[in-house]
Amino acid sequence: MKILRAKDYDDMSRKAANIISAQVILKPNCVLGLATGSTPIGTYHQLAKWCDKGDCDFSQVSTYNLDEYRGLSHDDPQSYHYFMRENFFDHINIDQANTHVPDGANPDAEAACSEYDRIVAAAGYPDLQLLGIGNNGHIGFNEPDDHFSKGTHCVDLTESTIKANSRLFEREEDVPRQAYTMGVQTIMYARMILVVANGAAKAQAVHDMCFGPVTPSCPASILQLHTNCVVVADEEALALCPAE
Ligand SMILES: O=P(O)(O)OC[C@H]1O[C@](O)(CO)[C@@H](O)[C@@H]1O
Repeated sequence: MKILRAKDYDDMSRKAANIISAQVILKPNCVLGLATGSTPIGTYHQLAKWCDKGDCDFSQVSTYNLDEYRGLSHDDPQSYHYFMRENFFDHINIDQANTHVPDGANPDAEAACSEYDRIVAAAGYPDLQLLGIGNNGHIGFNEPDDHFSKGTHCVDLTESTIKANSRLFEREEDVPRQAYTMGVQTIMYARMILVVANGAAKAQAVHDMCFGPVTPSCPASILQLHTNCVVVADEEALALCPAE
């Protein structure tokens, strides 16, 4: 695991965008695994700026998002479909047909999840997977558990995740209680993993991800076993980690 220390959120976002941009330059038809949440928004905006200037070309790129709330339509402003269009896809020269997010609008969880596994596998898995990390160490929506998950599946969100994500909803009751998420095994198939984290609320999770025991009670800790994982985090998120 390589840890890159960023001064602040903007620095973290630029460093992460540089790494993604290098991937796209080196392999113009690469497969990117993408994440939602507040953390990667600055990274997406930076990439969109470079794309606008002609410095980063997404025309041959395809993307696969990690997760989606179950029960929200693709046009629901709280859905991750909407989030991705709003924060990234509508601002870059990607072919929208090449963007993929689990189908939370499909109430048949088994069908929605197995179809998503099928298309991610058919794409050959991401060359680079971007990840945020939850305050409780979740990746995608893989919550702390007694085992590591495999493929895409339906999860019950924990109270802590519902609370953390309620900031984006009018009322806490509005936060969907379930989501479809890529499994930990699928995430580990990515050839490179890039984790972004900022803020003091992430400090414990970032410490446990990088230095704690590898355990499903902190799903992100499995990333210690990945051969090409880079963590870009700001000073606050790294506050509990050893200096070097
Ligand atoms: O970046 P945020 O908003 O702190 O979210 C962290 C993680 O939580 C999720 O939004 C899910 O709760 C993930 O998609 C994300 O990686």
